[in-house]
Amino acid sequence: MLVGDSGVGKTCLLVRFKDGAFLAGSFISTVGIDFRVSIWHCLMVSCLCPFQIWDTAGQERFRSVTHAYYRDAHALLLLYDVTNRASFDNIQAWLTEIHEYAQQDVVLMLLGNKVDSTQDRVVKREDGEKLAKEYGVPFMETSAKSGLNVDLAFTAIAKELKHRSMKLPNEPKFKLHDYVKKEVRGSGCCRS
Ligand SMILES: Nc1nc2c(ncn2[C@@H]2O[C@H](COP(=O)(O)OP(=O)(O)OP(=O)(O)O)[C@@H](O)[C@H]2O)c(=O)[nH]1
Repeated sequence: MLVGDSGVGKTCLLVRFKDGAFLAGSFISTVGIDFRVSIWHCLMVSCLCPFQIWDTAGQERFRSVTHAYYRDAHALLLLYDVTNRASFDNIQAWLTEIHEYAQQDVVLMLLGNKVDSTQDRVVKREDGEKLAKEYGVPFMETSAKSGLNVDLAFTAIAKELKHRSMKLPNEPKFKLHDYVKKEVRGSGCCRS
């Protein structure tokens, strides 16, 4: 499930991942909850694993709708917008909600989106890293516009969920915190 303030780029991140495209132009806010990707068969984790990816509305007025879905989520991608300080400052409030409504062992990842907007950036990478460290969550910076680290973020989550579900005693433990270090840093150029 994708969560975070309205306008941080949740829908665009999902569309970039699913269709390899960027939704440029006017911003249409998600209403309530959206099944934009119903089933994703992830081949990148060496098996056909079906995943449902849910897009949620960031607007406050839909919060009670999204709360109802938290407890069924196995993983949450929590986004802020690096060009919007308030969206970063609200991360603590989002984490409080997550602790209140989500499963205790939910897989959580913090993403700082829109890193392509270098001129407008107001949240430094170090600020994101510091906050993520404080809460013990893996962290990456992404761009739905350029595609930077988008596949990596979803694959990391898929690998973690697959590892948890298989519970193979002899398989080396998948380390999500280490995997996200594959992240490409910088604004990145557009994916073909
Ligand atoms: N430059 C840039 N703009 C982005 C990026 N991701 C999203 N946007 C823009 O940000 C605006 C909001 O994007 P959405 O994906 O609709 O935001 P959302 O988080 O789904 O918003 P809600 O549905 O209201 O919760 C749109 O105008 C997008 O074009 C990005 O990575 N870079």
